Amino acid sequence: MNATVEIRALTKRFGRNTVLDRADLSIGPGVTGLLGPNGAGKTTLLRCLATTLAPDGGRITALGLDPARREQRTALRRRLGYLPQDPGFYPRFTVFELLDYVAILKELTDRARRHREVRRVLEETDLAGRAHAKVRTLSGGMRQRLALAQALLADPELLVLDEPTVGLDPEQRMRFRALVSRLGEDRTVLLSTHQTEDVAALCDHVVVMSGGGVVFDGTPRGLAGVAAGKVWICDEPPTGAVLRWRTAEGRHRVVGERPAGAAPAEPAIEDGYLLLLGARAEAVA
Ligand SMILES: Nc1ncnc2c1ncn2[C@@H]1O[C@H](COP(=O)(O)OP(=O)(O)OP(=O)(O)O)[C@@H](O)[C@H]1O
Repeated sequence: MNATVEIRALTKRFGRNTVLDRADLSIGPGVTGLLGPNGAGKTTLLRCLATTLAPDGGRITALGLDPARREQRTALRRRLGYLPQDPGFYPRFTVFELLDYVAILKELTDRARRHREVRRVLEETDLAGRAHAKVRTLSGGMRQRLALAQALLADPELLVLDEPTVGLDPEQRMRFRALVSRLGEDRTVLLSTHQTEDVAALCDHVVVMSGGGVVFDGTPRGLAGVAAGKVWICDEPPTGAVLRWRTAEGRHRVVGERPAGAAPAEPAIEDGYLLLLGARAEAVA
């Protein structure tokens, strides 16, 4: 793989809590999905890559640059777009003013060119009709689109997106997937998500983190394959199954040992993920 991001033995501690524990990761062009339970260290890793947090140990190389060195860190910031988990926008700005402000920070100094770029990202994120609305009046999903819009300013080569699909309605989620797929054709996108459907729809590479380290690194098909031969469908709820939930058809999907009378099912990414993490869950879909 032609890696645009190389992360080696990345370590970060908050007090006595080791949040990243010698994490290793290589990412090439295309869309990489980062999955992992709450507290796995995904946001911390993305913040280190986006240069908003300095690691305690290890090394990052992104677009051939070393963010531990000040001049290279600045060069990297010029070429990356970051959608943080909590963007904390100024609520009294309008959508246009906020994007214009971020564009100024991104060194788009020519006013006409900058405004064209703001209008471009407004169109891309379906926010053109809200350009003059105050940020505080936006719904959660619109704010999330605004967060994506500011990350797209200046057409970055590397996009770091922390849970970008949170709060999006189904239609916007589809539009988001189409946009990110297109962006991934000629650049590197790393996004964290809790939605295995996002990974299935978008990613050619998937990484699972747990306990501050990488526990899976491969393709979505490979992650589904972790559950090969361990996914079953049955009509009655089995007793004592480790992982089971009800399908939209009202049947029962089981991951683990075969319950009596169950038929084998094709494994999905979610099955592999749950099995990998050894999660004990009983969810009703
Ligand atoms: N600034 C901070 N100070 C102290 N602890 C922190 C800080 N940021 C993160 N942590 C801790 O680091 C751990 C990993 O957090 P992180 O946000 O990276 O996980 P995550 O995988 O993104 O989780 P989630 O899926 O819930 O967003 C958590 O235990 C969190 O409480």
